[in-house]
Amino acid sequence: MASPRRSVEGRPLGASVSSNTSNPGSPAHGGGSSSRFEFQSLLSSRAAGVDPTSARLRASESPVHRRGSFPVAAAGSSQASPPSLPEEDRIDLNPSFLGIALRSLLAIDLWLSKKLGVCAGESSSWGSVRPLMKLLEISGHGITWLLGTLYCLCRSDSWAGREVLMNLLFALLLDLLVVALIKGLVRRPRPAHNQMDMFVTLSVDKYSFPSGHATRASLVSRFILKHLVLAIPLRVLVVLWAFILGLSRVMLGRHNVTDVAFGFFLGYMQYSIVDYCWLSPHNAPVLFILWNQQ
Ligand SMILES: CC(C)=CCC/C(C)=C/CC/C(C)=C/CC/C(C)=C/COP(=O)(O)O
Repeated sequence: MASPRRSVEGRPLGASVSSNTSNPGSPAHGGGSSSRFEFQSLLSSRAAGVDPTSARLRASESPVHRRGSFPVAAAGSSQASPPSLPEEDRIDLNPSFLGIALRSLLAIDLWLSKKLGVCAGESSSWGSVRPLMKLLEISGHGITWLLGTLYCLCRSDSWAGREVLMNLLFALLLDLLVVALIKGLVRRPRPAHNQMDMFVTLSVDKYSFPSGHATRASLVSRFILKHLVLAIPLRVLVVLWAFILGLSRVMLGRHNVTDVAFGFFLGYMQYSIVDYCWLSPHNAPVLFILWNQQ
């Protein structure tokens, strides 16, 4: 009979993450595909072809006992000796400080994200503000920004304006590419309480790390603050928009807090790349000549 996965202490794995046992597929529970992040070391055991359950259970054996059994085998005993543990298991049984810190951070992340997901559904505690959050979602959507930038580029009648908008377009496309690459590599599932009812998505958008809206919000707001001359209240509004957009991703249940925090960081760094590679009629004349012929 199948038994639940157990830790060395005998507690079901993931029990310390959340007391919610009603949803075994939820990330907070640590079950299903959502457990990918929480139990990366278990996955490394699997990758080595070792059953993680048995690897955990072997941990309850005394290391002295295990060490003692190997010389017997080396001496040519006819008794079957236990197979030596692969390197991955040894790492798993002696988690580093970094490993513990990372698991704790992820447990806090899942707990906080679930608590903040107050607009995840119409029946959630803040379900009535869900339409407003979805409006915010559209304000930070890739399509909105791409079409808006293209429109302004078509309407712009100055070289300086075209240069800024061309670079904004480049920044938005770079952001889409980088986020899609990272999402495809990390493949962190979206929170279990998310309803996948987003307006126009790419296939990688079934994954949540990092938040594309958060990267865009921080990239675009840094871009605007640098290249548009705005009065202080408007500058504050831009920063507020970025922050609330990020928060709304967690409130809608679309993301965990770490997806958004990393998204903000990534967007901020992406702006530095755009600034470094700034396109101008001097370094990319073809681009500007081509656009002018449109
Ligand atoms: C119009 C031009 C010049 C190019 C089109 C390029 C292109 C492939 C655009 C796709 C835009 C798109 C559908 C983006 C998805 C945005 C989205 C839903 C991100 C998910 O955000 P998250 O915060 O939930 O991670």
